[in-house]
Amino acid sequence: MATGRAHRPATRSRGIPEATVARLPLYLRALTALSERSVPTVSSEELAAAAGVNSAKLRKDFSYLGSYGTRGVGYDVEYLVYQISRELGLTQDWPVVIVGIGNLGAALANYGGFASRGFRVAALIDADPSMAGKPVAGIPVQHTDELEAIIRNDGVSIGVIATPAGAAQQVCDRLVAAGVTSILNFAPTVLSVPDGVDVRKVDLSIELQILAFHEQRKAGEEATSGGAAPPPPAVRTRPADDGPDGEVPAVMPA
Ligand SMILES: NC(=O)c1ccc[n+]([C@@H]2O[C@H](COP(=O)([O-])OP(=O)(O)OC[C@H]3O[C@@H](n4cnc5c(N)ncnc54)[C@H](O)[C@@H]3O)[C@@H](O)[C@H]2O)c1
Repeated sequence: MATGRAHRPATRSRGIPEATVARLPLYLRALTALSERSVPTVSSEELAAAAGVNSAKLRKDFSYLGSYGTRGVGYDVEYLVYQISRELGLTQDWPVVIVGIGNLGAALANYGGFASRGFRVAALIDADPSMAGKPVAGIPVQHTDELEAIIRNDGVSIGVIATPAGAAQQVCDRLVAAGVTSILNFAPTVLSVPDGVDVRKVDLSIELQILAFHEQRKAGEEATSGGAAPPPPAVRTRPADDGPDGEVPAVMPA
């Protein structure tokens, strides 16, 4: 095992703050890049910069994992990759179904990043009978009539909804009734789910609206400064722990 780490025994049951959980994928992405370059250790400052997170926050986050690094050496890259992957549940295979195989569903099915992160696309499901059997990303599309059987047979716990908004709640209800307990919703609608079911919502148009707000504010600042001086850097005021550092997550709780 590589040197250069000091860690407490993992206490898997402790509560890790949601904001820390939201930053773990950012650390993992940065660490994976280091691992691919065979970098053995990394300082908290280097890793924080690579992940776009404040280094004090990173150290605090890692303390929840029981990982403290070694003074003068830093963190063991491979061990942290393992530790964060384990914490996120990525050391096991997660079969995922995608429902609604139109433009977006097909693009998601073709995205190679899921498999490399432990998410196996178990099935593609669509209500359009003419799509049944047609391969998308090498997987034949199955009709919604088979949704319940697919979920039970494959032990699927994560469902991705990429249907039109009007169909999303009904699809969600069927997924949940069949045993799905986590939903990633791309449809622009708010889903109701029973306790114990987690929903994350992705809405790129909301992200664009937030950027539009900042663009408008920057333009206003430029106008009031008469264009003579460059505008001051935008200061984002937000609670310290409401999401990954320095960015509003594109995936948000429903
Ligand atoms: N979150 C985002 O950032 C984002 C970006 C783009 C699109 N979207 C949303 O994603 C959804 C899909 O967009 P698209 O461009 O792929 O649409 P699309 O019309 O190309 O595809 C929708 C697919 O859903 C299928 N469908 C309809 N009802 C269904 C049902 N009850 N069960 C299963 N499948 C059903 C249709 O047959 C079709 O194949 C829309 O709600 C859209 O608004 C979200």
